Amino acid sequence: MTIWILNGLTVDDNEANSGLVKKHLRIEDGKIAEWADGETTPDTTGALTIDASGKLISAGLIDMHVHLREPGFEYKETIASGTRSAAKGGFTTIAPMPNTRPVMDTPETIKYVLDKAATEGVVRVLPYAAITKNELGRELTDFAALKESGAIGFTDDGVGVQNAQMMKNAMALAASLDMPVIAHCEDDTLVEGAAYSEGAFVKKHGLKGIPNESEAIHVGRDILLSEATGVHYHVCHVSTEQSVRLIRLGKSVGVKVTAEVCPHHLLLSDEDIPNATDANWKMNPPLRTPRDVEACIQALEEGTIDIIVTDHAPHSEEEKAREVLRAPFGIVGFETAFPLLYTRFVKTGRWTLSFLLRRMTSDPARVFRLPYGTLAVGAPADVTLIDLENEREVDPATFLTKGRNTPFAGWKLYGWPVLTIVDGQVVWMEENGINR
Ligand SMILES: NC(=O)N[C@@H](CC(=O)O)C(=O)O
Ligand SMILES: [Zn+2]
Ligand SMILES: [Zn+2]
Repeated sequence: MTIWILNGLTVDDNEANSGLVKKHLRIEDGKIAEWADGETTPDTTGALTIDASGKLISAGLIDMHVHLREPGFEYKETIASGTRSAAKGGFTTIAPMPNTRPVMDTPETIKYVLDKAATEGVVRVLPYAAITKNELGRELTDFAALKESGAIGFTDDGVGVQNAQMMKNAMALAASLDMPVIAHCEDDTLVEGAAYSEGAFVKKHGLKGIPNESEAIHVGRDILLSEATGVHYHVCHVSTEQSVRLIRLGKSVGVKVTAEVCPHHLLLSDEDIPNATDANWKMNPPLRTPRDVEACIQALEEGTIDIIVTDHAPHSEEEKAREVLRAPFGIVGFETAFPLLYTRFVKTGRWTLSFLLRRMTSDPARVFRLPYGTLAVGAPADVTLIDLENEREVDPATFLTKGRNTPFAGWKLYGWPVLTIVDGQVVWMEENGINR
């Protein structure tokens, strides 16, 4: 099948200021086939044509840290609902975390997720497998078999691996299989009984706080273990200045460390939390101080942090309505990520559009060695069209995710994805919804 995307805007990489250039794009048999000058009129006989006037043509966005909740927590999200939400957010490749029930710690569970994604999903799904059985930190999973079944890396996301020897063994084994270890960095002994970060907010409310060291201690430990084992070590959801310093140091001495950051840790600090009762402001890691936020932004800008991920973490309304200490950590992310970052960093002039796009497309592809995130001729046709002109309000009632847990309701944003193509198939469009 042939698709012509006509009159779209593309980022001209030759222009430092990411000037937009009008182009037509031909997709043929699932591949990027041809770019035509915007002033020409291509022959579209027999092709499906899509009018992209005024819309940005981007490579499909890649999200290397998400929670799809299936198997086991289908009341929070399913592979069907989660991948639809991803498509609506402009994502064409997503990597779900293994903290499901059962935990994705066997080849059978990995295959279950891959089969479900193939039959019910609408975007590419690249699952991680657990480092330890049931994510309990006691016994390593069968890395070789999990790799063989299609897992792309190992992580106990949701909890930190508390035992250093366990982590070192995991890294040595992963290195021998040329697989990355992806770490949720959290020392359990430092975080008990707290929902928010140690900062102005907990002081004001007289609450116990989660200190920055609880994250950075693991980051430092694991960078040393990565140096010792040679593994590719990837740090989950970086949120503190201290972690940033350690990652910068690790990179400077040649350790194979990469890192990710979430939109909420770039946009919100603990001082934005409106009250101590609304659990939509509770996530792990917690919102830190304004100083940490600025450190994370700068780290992303200089390349100390490599990529942006959402950590899309849907929970039910009942769970999030609980008293804050008993409510689960996490917020949804797919359907607000790009508009949030575009509006707050590109529209304001701090970042170029091409910088933001790289951190959500080609950089994740580079870090995880994926053949996606590019619009080069011959590449798989994963494409997202984005409306840069129209302002719209975040309305959780319109989300395709089952989760409504977001602190961004009511925010007025630009940069809404309007059409998503995966492997040459239109999987979502603004007017018609999901196409499968
Ligand atoms: N980020 C969160 O606040 N929650 C995640 C777990 C995690 O990413 O650590 C979840 O699974 O709900
Ligand atoms: Zn985590
Ligand atoms: Zn997570």
